[in-house]
Amino acid sequence: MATPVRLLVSSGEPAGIGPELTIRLAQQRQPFSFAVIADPVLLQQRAAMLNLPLQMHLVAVDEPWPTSSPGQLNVIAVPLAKTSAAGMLENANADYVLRMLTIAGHAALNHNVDAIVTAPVHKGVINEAGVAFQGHTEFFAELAGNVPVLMLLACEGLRVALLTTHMPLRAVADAVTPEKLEHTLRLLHRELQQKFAISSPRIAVLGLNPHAGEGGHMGREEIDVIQPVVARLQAEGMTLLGPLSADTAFTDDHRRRYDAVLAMYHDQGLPVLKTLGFHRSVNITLGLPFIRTSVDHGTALDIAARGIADTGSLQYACEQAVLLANASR
Ligand SMILES: NC(=O)C1=CN([C@@H]2O[C@H](COP(=O)(O)OP(=O)(O)OC[C@H]3O[C@@H](n4cnc5c(N)ncnc54)[C@H](O)[C@@H]3O)[C@@H](O)[C@H]2O)C=CC1
Ligand SMILES: NCC(=O)COP(=O)(O)O
Repeated sequence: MATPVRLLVSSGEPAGIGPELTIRLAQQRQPFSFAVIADPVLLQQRAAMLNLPLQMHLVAVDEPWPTSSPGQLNVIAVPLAKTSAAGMLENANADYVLRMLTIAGHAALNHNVDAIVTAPVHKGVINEAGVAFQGHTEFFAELAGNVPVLMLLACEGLRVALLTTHMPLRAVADAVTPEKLEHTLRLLHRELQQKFAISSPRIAVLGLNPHAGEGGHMGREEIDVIQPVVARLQAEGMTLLGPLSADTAFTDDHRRRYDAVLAMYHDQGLPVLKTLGFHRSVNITLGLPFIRTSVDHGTALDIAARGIADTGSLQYACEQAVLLANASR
């Protein structure tokens, strides 16, 4: 029998729903081996609040982990700086979150695990604590040696990649450059072939402006940047559609025509994906030298430790990490 895939799960912002989602992941027998990075005291407190059984085994990243039964959890212990109350952000714990991500990233780079899965972090509190932080995507890209990466979110029937990620809307138009677009399309094309076994990927490229610029009357990025890059790569043999008007690019009919869509910015693509598949979607960082998946939601401070957080996306992120890991074996 093949060895089960080994996943390392970071529990994310301690005041959010990440810790309880990892505890709930451990309530069922899973078809993969996993350990969670967290403060064990925090996990014990949240398990008690939710009335869930929890027996922890403290383990190390570079050693074998015991097989867990439901209610048992392998834990890589990292201490909080300050006790965390559910729903209450604490600047002092920003370093705890970053240490968990650093441990996860190094474990993946050192091949101690097959993949890493991240529960949500709060970008704002890390910045409030004085550390410039855009997101996991950018953090792991830097940790891996400043490699170019691409954020892709996927649910049944839709894959959305983002040309730009965590930046103010005001800066987006300037970031849509021919170099960035060409590089991103090549990366997406390659990763769809290699990670998703799609031999000739069909990629839809969205316009930036309403109606894809309306022939230049509502913005010129489509004419000056997007169309020339699309034409150049089409001439090389890539199957690219677009630039498409974003307002109709996600209709059922359109979605049947492509394997992935490249949105120009975060809120052009993600609201559609979350409407179609919230709690059943995964976030995958393409371009990294290791597999990293994540949930489709944030820290949900408003419902932390109330026992109502949906575990679907964390479960799906783990399952997708297993698929990607098996495909790369
Ligand atoms: N992968 C990550 O680390 C991500 C982190 N974030 C961060 O999360 C923080 C909060 O972001 P928001 O925009 O408020 O989004 P959010 O996803 O945390 O919350 C939006 C709404 O969805 C609900 N919700 C979220 N996850 C849920 C779940 N599993 N079950 C049931 N309801 C759920 C929340 O209760 C809230 O009403 C921000 O700092 C953001 O940067 C956001 C997205 C991804
Ligand atoms: N909305 C997706 C998101 O913010 C996830 O970002 P990251 O932390 O995975 O880079």
